[in-house]
Order: sequence, then structure tokens, then C-alpha cells
Amino acid sequence: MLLHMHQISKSYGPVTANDQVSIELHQGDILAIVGENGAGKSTLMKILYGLEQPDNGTIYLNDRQVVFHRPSDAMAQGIGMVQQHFMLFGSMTVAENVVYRKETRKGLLMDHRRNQALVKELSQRYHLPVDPQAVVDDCPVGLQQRIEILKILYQDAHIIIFDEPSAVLTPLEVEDLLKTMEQLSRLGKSIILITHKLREVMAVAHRVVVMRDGRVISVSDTSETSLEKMSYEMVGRQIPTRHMTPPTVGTPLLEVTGLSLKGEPGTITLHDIHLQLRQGEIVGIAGVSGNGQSELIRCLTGLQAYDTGQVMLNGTDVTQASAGMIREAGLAHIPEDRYAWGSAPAATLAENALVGAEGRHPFSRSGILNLRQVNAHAAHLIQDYDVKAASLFQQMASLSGGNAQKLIVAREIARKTPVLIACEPTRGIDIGAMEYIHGQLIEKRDQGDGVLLVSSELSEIMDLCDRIYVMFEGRLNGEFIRGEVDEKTLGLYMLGGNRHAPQTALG
Ligand SMILES: Nc1ncnc2c1ncn2[C@@H]1O[C@H](COP(=O)(O)OP(=O)(O)OP(=O)(O)O)[C@@H](O)[C@H]1O
Repeated sequence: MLLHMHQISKSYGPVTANDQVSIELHQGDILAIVGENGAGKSTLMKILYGLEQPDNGTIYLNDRQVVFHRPSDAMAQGIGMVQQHFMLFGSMTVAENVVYRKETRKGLLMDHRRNQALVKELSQRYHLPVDPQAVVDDCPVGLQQRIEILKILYQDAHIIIFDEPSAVLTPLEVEDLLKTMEQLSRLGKSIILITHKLREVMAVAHRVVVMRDGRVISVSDTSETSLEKMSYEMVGRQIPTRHMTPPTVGTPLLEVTGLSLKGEPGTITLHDIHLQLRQGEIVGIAGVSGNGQSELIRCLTGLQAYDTGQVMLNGTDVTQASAGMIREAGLAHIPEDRYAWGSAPAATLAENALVGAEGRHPFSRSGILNLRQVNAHAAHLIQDYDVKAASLFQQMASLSGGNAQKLIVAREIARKTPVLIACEPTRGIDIGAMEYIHGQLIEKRDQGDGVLLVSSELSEIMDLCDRIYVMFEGRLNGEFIRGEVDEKTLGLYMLGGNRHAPQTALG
């Protein structure tokens, strides 16, 4: 057996993140590990990659016991990890990035011709096409991930851990990634895939480990399990199918007229955006990420000035207003990056749950915080959204990724504003929590508020939105009513409608 993690246990204070977890990996395996947020998947991988030490348990590689004190120990034994946040030097070339780690030690980094030839050979051997001379910052996200994979292969990894690799990819890039994994497996590499996307598990993995509460619940061949069985094992209950009642729409809550933004070099330009969100509806902005959605949301939330256009929010003109003024006028915002904008990682859960409401009744009087109310509010959100946490006073950074996301979503929905802008609200979230969050968004809509949902997950857009705008290259490229459009048509518009769509998108 190539890898055997045997009875691994790890606790953080009162939290048992891994409880006697055992997994086995053979050469050429694609092993998926799934489980709800906080189940202990990342902890197990951090232990395998030398980022954390287990309290108990043993790792065997080729039947020999190994101990990893740091990632370089794991890498030296052929274990590599493709992290969610890429570790690349943006201003350097693809070739320099791929060879950097190994060659700086030997002083060979400056031999550009040799490096390019090496990377070319490597990319051909593994069928991972790249231009060795391209600058990383000019490469789309999917290609940057491919560079990360090549970097790991260049260091002779034979076990590759993918940590939620598709979260940042477009649908076509996901297809490429799945093919890449299959190729690597055929060429004898072994893969561990951590993901919440059960369809990808079924498409690519040979075996799947389900974890819950730090323990292994089941290990199955994917040919012998199903989406329903996996999700039941993950969350311990059946996930109901949701039926939405037709919307009862009222007056406009958010009206954007003629908004244009001439971007900095390297960013998207927004062209004459017109959109409307009314009471009682969920309106989606579908699109492949990187087509101007982030820029538009930054303009609407006061984080970015624009060149022309008017924005009305709940009857107030908030054109070019500050973020604080816009929030006051009735906007809540779940940002797409939970750490950069959504939370303060070093602050406590109670503090993070309060952000934006600190000056309000009942949390504050004459500038003094009522800590009892603040803590009760946080405890309430944590319970309602099932945030897996040990204490109100632990740091936000110590929550698992999905649980941090749940707390941000909870905080913004709890503000009960007339308008909520929700950007990728369920990224990194398990299916049980996703179902709950979708329910909360629908409830908000049914109460007569408006939700603007920005999502690169087509299924999320199709399931939730009463109306859908498609964004492509900085323009709103189409508008559809629920039920009058299918995924294929939306997908086509996401690639530029019938103007630019490549043939592959049609099939
Ligand atoms: N450094 C830490 N300090 C305290 N608790 C931690 C720390 N790291 C992880 N935990 C806790 O350990 C548990 C397992 O977390 P882990 O990140 O392994 O879950 P996960 O399955 O990867 O979740 P997700 O799907 O949300 O990424 C969680 O309850 C988490 O809060």
C-alpha cells in the first residue's frame, strides 16, 4: 500500500477534529474525502502535509513509518498539495514558477532556456499544456491551477492532495481539471480530493471516504454508492427538494441606470449597466467569474467609484455614496471573499457576528457595548446556522472554512435590510448548510425583501432566481425569467451569447 494514515487523532482544545481516522491510498487511486463543514477533512490533510502534528496515530508510506514536521518533509517524500489560494509569483513566468522551489537551492533559476525546456517537457509528459514564457498574472485561474500542479510534479510528487480545487474554476475549467486528475491517475500518480461537489466525486473518484464529526463514517467504491447515499451519510438526514412559490413582486428596491466603469489596466470595464431588483424577488447575476461581477458589486456596495450612472437604493439616491452610507440606506452584503472583506480573522466569533451593528440598539448605548446582548446575538446566529464552534470567544481564523462562511451569511441576513447582495454565498459550504442558506434567502424574498444573488454555480442560479441577468465581458448580456430558460441557453450567454460562443460550449 502506498499510503496508510492509521488511527490519526487531533484535538484543538475541546474540539476533536480527527478521532482515530484511518485512510488507505494505492498507486493510481483517486480517493475523495467528503463531509460536512468542520468534519475534519482539512485537519487530516494538514497532518499529511506536515502543517499540523497528530496527537496520536501513525502515517505509513510504502509500509514505512514517516513523521512530517513541516511541509518540506512531506514534499521530500513525494507528497504535494494544490491549495485553494495559489502560491505563485504573479510577475514571474510560468517556467520560473514551476522550477523556483527546487532550483533556487541549486542556483539554476537564471538559466531561462534550460528552465523553459524542462517545463515544456514536463507539460508534454503529463498532457498539461502551458506556455512556459507566459507571465503568471496574465494567465486565467484555471491555468494558474495547472501551473501549481506542474510545480508539484516538478518536485517529483507521487501523491497529490487537491483541496476544494473546483471552487474557483469556471465550468469548462472544472471539466479540464477532472480530465487532468484522470490522466495523472493513469500515469501512476495518486490523488486525494477534498470537495463538497458530490457530482465531481462521482465523475472522477474511485473511492470515497465520508467523514462526520472527526470520524470516518464510510469508505465506498464510487461505483457502489450514490449522491443520495453520500449526502445522507454526510449530514445524517435526507436533503429535501425545495419548491418555490411564484414571487409576489412589489416596488423597486435597487435600481441601477447606465453604470459604467473604465477599469484600471488588467481589470474589467463595465459598460452601461441597467438592472432592477424589486421587493419579493431573488434576482441572479450569472456569469463565468471574472466577467465584471466583482467590479459591479464593488461599485454597488461603495467600495469602488464609477465613471457614470445612478444607483437608487430603497428610495435613496446612493450614487457614489460611501460603503457606510449605503449600508445605512438598507443594504447587507455577503462578499465573495470571506477573509479579505467578510470577516476579521484575528477577532472573535462574537465580534465578527456584530460587525455592522455595533452602533445599534440593543448592542450599544451611548457608545458603550452591551456585551450580554452582543454575545447573545452571536450565540443565536451560531445555533441557527449550525456553525461548528467551540466558543464565542475563539478566533474567526480557527473556524473551518465553511463554518466561517456560515457565520458571515448569518450576520448579513440577520441585519434584515430591504436589500441583500449575496456573492457566492454557498462557496465551500456542505450540502446540508447550503440547503439551509437557500431556505433563508427564499424566506427573505417571501418577506418582501430583495436578494441580488451573484453566483458562478449555474444550478444555484437556476434553483433560486426569479429573474436572471447574465454578465459577460462587463455587460449584462441577457435577462431571463425563471422557468423560461434552460441551463444550456444560460451557459451559452455566459460565453457571449451567439456572438462569441465556441462550438464546444454548445455540445
Ligand atoms: N487551529 C484551530 N484551532 C481551533 N480549532 C480548529 C483549528 N483548526 C480546525 N479547528 C476545528 O477543527 C474542526 C475540523 O476543522 P476542519 O477545518 O478540519 O474541517 P473541514 O472538514 O475541513 O471543514 P470545511 O468543509 O468547512 O473546510 C472544526 O470544528 C474547526 O473549528
